[in-house]
Amino acid sequence: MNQGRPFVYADARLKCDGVDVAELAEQFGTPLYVYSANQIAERAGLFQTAFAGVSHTVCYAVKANSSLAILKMLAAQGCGFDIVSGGELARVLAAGGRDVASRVVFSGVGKTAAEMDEALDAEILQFNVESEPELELLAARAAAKGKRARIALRVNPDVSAETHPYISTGLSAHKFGIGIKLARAVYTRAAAMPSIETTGVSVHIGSQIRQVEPFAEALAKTLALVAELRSDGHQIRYVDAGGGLGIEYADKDFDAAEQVAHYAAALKSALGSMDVHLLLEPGRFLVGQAGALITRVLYRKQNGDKKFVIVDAGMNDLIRPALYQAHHEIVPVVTREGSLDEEADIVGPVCESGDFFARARTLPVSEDGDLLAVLDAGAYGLSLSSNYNTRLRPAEVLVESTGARLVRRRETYEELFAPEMP
Ligand SMILES: Cc1ncc(COP(=O)(O)O)c(C=O)c1O
Ligand SMILES: N[C@@H](CCCC[NH3+])C(=O)O
Repeated sequence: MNQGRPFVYADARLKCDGVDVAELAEQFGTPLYVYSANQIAERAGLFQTAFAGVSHTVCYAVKANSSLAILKMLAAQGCGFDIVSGGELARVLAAGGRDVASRVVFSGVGKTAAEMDEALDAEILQFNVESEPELELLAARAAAKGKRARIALRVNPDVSAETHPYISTGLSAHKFGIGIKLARAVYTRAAAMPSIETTGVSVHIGSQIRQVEPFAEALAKTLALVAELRSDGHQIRYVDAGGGLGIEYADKDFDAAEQVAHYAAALKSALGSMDVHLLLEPGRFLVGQAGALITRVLYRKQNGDKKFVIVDAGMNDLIRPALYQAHHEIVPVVTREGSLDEEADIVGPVCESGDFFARARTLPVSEDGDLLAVLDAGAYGLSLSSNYNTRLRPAEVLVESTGARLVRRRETYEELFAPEMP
């Protein structure tokens, strides 16, 4: 049970980079997210090394895990950021300082005027514009500030990639981007806008994609457009290849270094000798396997033939199983010698039948009070969490070379009520 995960057993106890997970749960309570700083830095380093031969910037997709502590680490490692909201912009500036804005790209189909203003004020590297009305609004906001907005159009390449339908984005059936065939005409329009500078082209075909061919196909189509745009006189420098590189959630071997190398080789081969600055937007790949959600067994029960293990974390803390039927490995934090296996549903306390972490999963029989670790929960875990059922979201601990540190304390009830005016 490793596959490149930082969570390994020593003396029957789960450790994260040598730190005892059960002790963290005692100290900080559960549910608790625990992350390995080392693995995040290592994964970002793998990306940077794999693309070392080409001019590039790794712009971490903040939505995967927006912890300030993680953003700060990645900023210090030279990463830029892919943001999708004013809130994410505020986070990266808070974590990395104002200078980091020169490495920030802003994606998303629904940017508001206020968010555009914030990003224009911060002087981010580039807006990835997803529609003509958005382009018009951005041109107006930039003009009002006497600025020029650097833009890439996010093109929709109509490339199919095998992943869950909710997280596939590169087909014309999806809301994302501008159809690649229409893009050239939109660039011509954009270039005629005095407050717009056409500096790039971007593409992103979806998330949790394990094959590299669709990425290469999308990039090749994008580069063909870049050639046309250059011949039309646009000074295209940035090609944003998006994110989406998948990880292994099942209990199989996974060699992250090999996966990135394979991905980089495919993109480089599509790139050929073309002179561009490549932007890469990995999210999950950097943080997914670095994190686990630690939860405590509250009760066990049986309805008919079915056994349930009820834990103190719920779908509000980690929604991936409920939303995408996503598989997460679940393991005991402390193993018991000679314990038998049983088949059970691992479920949370939330009042929804969809509140499960695993169904009909074979696991060692647990007892009330035992700790379980839901693995590979570092991406789209806390960042996709909610306070549904007025539940306090988990605390977060970052395990660094100097030891474990609380990087987000548990919320309080008062904080949840604070914005309300009864
Ligand atoms: C524009 C964009 N870039 C990057 C990402 C990051 O994706 P992933 O976490 O799959 O790498 C996403 C999410 O799919 C995205 O929408
Ligand atoms: N939230 C999804 C990924 C979405 C990617 C967003 N662009 C997941 O947990 O797998």
